[in-house]
Amino acid sequence: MRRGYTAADVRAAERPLLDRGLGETLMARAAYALAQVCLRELREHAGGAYGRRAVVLAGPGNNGGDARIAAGHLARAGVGVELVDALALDAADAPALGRRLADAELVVDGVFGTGARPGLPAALASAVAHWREARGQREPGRNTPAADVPAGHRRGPEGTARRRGPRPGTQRVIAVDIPSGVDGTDGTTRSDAADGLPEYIAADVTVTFAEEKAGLLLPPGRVAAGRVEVADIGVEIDTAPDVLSLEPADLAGVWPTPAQTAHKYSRGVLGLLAGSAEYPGAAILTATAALSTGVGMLRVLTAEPARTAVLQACPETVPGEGRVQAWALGPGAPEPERMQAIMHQIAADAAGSTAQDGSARPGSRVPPAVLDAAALDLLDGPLAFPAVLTPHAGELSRLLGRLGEPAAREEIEAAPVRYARRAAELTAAVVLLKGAVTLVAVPSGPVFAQSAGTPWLATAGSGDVLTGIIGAALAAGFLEGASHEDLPRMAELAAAAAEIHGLSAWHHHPDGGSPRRGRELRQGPQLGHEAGHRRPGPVRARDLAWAVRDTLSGLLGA
Ligand SMILES: NC(=O)C1=CN([C@@H]2O[C@H](COP(=O)(O)OP(=O)(O)OC[C@H]3O[C@@H](n4cnc5c(N)ncnc54)[C@H](OP(=O)(O)O)[C@@H]3O)[C@@H](O)[C@H]2O)[C@@H](O)CC1
Ligand SMILES: Nc1ncnc2c1ncn2[C@@H]1O[C@H](COP(=O)(O)OP(=O)(O)O)[C@@H](O)[C@H]1O
Ligand SMILES: [K+]
Repeated sequence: MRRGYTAADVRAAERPLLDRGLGETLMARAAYALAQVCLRELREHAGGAYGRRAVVLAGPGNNGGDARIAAGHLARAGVGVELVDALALDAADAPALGRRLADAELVVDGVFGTGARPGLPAALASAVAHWREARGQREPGRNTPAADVPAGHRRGPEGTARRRGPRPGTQRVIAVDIPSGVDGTDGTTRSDAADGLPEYIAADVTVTFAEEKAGLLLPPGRVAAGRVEVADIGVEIDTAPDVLSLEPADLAGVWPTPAQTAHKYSRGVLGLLAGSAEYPGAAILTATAALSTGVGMLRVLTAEPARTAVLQACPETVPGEGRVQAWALGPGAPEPERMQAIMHQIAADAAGSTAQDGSARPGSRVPPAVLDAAALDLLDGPLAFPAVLTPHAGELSRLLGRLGEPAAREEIEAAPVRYARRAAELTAAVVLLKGAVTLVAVPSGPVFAQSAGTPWLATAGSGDVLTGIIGAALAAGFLEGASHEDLPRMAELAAAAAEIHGLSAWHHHPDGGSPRRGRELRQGPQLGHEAGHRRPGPVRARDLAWAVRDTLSGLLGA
């Protein structure tokens, strides 16, 4: 499990040490750990440290302090270091700095840390844009004009100012504590950039101190950070984390598995209302995914002709009504009246208002529901029963509008965690906001952020598969029903489902190759630049629904 803490919590944990005069000691530890990672990365990716070139971008605060001290360690190891005062940069110097950045084997980003406002100053952003462009254009071994290397800018041994740039793919960008431009607490960056300039410095590796900052787990900070390494500098944080990320190795401990003596009813029955005459495929995908997830029984309430289509594709399904332990409603535009009726019934059962004699009964535990797609369009206030909502940003935009707090899709994409949290408060439900990083928020408590997926998952029908996995998990996880007190556990299951969904895209290859299993699967893919080299290829939602079974078998050691 990865745990991310707010910048305020990290600062509060550092405070007593700073009050004891240990600020310099902490910075020295941070800088030493940073330098060790830089040297290791140079050895692994540039064939060594001596004689390699580094540009160290240092800002005005303690983040810059860490970088400056680390620059000294690198120089002593024989790295040719150019230390750049990142805020003293003149706009006219941006193109030349951009080329020098492109020519370095190592770039250390110590501009801003957790004390910063998101975004980059214009001159620096311009240099980063030139750097990106030069990096993209570089051919192997292309000479860099000597004029690009200003005299007197380099420290370190004589002769380290070699004029060849690094081989493509060998440059390493190391962020100090957090990629500059990214907010440490919510992972956002400046969203008003009309100039099209980069808003942050994307890293291959982020060396973060004490604990992970929440912004490293949240989009877009999570993508900007690359691989995160935590350096222990002797600061203990005893507050609760703000953001959690389940890792593949955590899933076996979280996922409900059948008891030795289980029978199909005691394993959990899922009631599915999905699909319509226009969209029968959505019902097939959701049903297939729920069955691949190992549901005890799947009851399909869908009307003809989609019902027959589901039965033909999934002969295990049982048509018609009956007792269920969880509901999955909404994919493929099923009849709104039917969805409303089911939701009203669950709400009435939850309120305990259905006693035969009309007397009030205390609230009851009821089957929890996952509400997707068309079911989301029926919501306009707090839910009276425990539910997981699974909007993408467009659906969340519509939902927030109906809840009286309109937000455009772009606003949600720029600050997804804020809107996911707000929607959870307004609906009294778990809100799973789909995207490259999927967020799972509860009305109060930590947010889960999961990113096992690949951009290939963004294909029609992929969300229907996720609904099926979540539905099956709720059925197995809440055999005795659920109440609003169970929302945190429902969120954990939804986050686990998102991780399983993402992992399933990785191991299903178009050549029908064998699925990734065991240890490799449990380690999971890495999001960030490195992941870009090992994308799994196109995903079909139908294959994804099938692959879930292999993913779970691998994870649970079956
Ligand atoms: N505390 C500890 O014990 C330890 C902390 N450590 C390290 O300290 C880091 C936090 O350091 P920090 O608090 O000094 O803040 P930091 O992120 O360097 O930046 C603040 C400066 O940037 C400026 N500025 C901000 N945004 C800006 C913008 N958009 N555009 C332009 N300027 C902007 C801002 O100016 P101002 O807002 O005052 O105008 C201020 O001068 C932390 O991430 C870790 O690396 C380690 O050494 C271990 C021990
Ligand atoms: N860039 C991306 N990287 C990884 N996963 C993604 C990306 N974009 C979308 N996804 C995932 O793909 C799925 C798409 O779901 P959704 O938009 O509901 O599709 P549909 O409704 O067509 O089934 C979600 O699980 C989402 O998290
Ligand atoms: K930084």
